[in-house]
Amino acid sequence: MKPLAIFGGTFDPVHIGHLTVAWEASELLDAEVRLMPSRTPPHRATPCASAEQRLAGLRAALAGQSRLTIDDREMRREGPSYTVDTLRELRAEQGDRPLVLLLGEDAFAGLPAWHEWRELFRLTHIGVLSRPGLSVVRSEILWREITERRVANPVVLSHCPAGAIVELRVTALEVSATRIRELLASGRDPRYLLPAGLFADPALLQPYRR
Ligand SMILES: Nc1ncnc2c1ncn2[C@@H]1O[C@H](COP(=O)(O)OP(=O)(O)OP(=O)(O)O)[C@@H](O)[C@H]1O
Ligand SMILES: O=C(O)c1ccc[n+]([C@@H]2O[C@H](COP(=O)([O-])O)[C@@H](O)[C@H]2O)c1
Repeated sequence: MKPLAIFGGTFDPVHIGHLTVAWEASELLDAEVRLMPSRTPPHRATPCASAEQRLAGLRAALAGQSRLTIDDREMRREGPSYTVDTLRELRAEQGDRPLVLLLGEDAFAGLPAWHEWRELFRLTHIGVLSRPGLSVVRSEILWREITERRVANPVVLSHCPAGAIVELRVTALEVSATRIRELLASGRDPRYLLPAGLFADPALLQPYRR
């Protein structure tokens, strides 16, 4: 069965780094990929744009293609958007279908601080997306999980529902939403760091302009 891969994020705003790595992950894993905006992302300050504005940005960014879709379930849930809750829902819906949680290297390094983090391995595989420009330190506790669970070939993930970690070598793009917010706030125009759809409606970038 084709795996279902989930790429969660704050998407404040969505940028070409997100879209490129999500697209390449769908190719490398031969998976359906859903982008999942987080209403209340745990472990970070309140986003600059509202949840609805960030979701509207994602919709505009993904218009005109059908490989990447949006799963908006976290938008409809109150309280912190814990990934373990989302994966429990998905597991109940999807039965034994392989699930893959896609995380950039930086997000993966923070995993041991996540809510019920060990439970995640029972519910899903993890695909770690290479990301340049950030100094990422993996704790010993995380290395232990990696050593036990690492598989080299992404195709192996389609043979069982959960529990493996695979590193996905995707095109390195040193783009972050932080940098884009800085550029917009200082009156610059990061035209080619953002998907064209975000320029179609001036309201989509308004939250970031000063
Ligand atoms: N350029 C990139 N390459 C690989 N992964 C990325 C890239 N940008 C974001 N990600 C991953 O996308 C997911 C969602 O990230 P998020 O929405 O926080 O974007 P961000 O650019 O890291 O934002 P911010 O700068 O506000 O922290 C995370 O797993 C993150 O590691
Ligand atoms: O469940 C958690 O405890 C948890 C802690 C930190 C981050 N996450 C999720 O990780 C994804 C990336 O987070 P962020 O902050 O880099 O956008 C996003 O889907 C968050 O909801 C989840």
